[in-house]
Amino acid sequence: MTLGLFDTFPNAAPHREALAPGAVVLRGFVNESEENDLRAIESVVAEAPFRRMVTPGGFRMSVAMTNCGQAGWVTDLTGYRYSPTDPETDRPWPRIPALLADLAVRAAAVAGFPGYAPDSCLINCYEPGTRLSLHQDRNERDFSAPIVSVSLGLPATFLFGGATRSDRPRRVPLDHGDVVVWGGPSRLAFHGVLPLDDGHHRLLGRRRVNLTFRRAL
Ligand SMILES: O=C(O)CCC(=O)C(=O)O
Ligand SMILES: [Fe+2]
Repeated sequence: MTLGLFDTFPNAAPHREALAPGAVVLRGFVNESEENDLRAIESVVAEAPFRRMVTPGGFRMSVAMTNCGQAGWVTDLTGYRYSPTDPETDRPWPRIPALLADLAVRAAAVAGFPGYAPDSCLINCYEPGTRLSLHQDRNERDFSAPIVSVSLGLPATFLFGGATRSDRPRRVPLDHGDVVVWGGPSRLAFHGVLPLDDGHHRLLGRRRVNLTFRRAL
């Protein structure tokens, strides 16, 4: 009898890659429910459409963003912050769809952060050529909860650095369905996304959509 690679490891858990202490990539974590996940995102975007916000320095971001949850991350000329309402409509952000919240809670638990209770989800939409420069997620009140980041659509190269901007970041290829969780000693790690390559994704077309769940309040 011959054994192929997969026969040898019949019960292999979804593939996980350690990035740094407290940081892990869960490969292919989003699977059978993906179509429903996408529908849940569409319902958020119907209420709170993607928009390109302006940085405090006066630059329009290339990545289009929206939010769901009790608070949404926003930027304008006055600074970065979490807002309970959508500045475009002055209405509360849509709720985090239960399906998506559940995905984030499960990913956090698998990554070693049980009891995760995100209250905010930033949704980023990248088109070919758009990038997100190195930054820390530090507008949240409490850094004890991790960031859970879900990649959908076109592949991207994620940059994952250290505690200072000058730490040389690792280049992490991310594909549709991969989830990155960073918390604990990595919670304030610098990270970013290289300019997106052109391509076509079977579900999302010429786009990458990323969800970052946070405990903001
Ligand atoms: O798109 C990504 O993979 C990362 C997004 C991110 O870091 C952010 O929105 O703060
Ligand atoms: Fe970030």
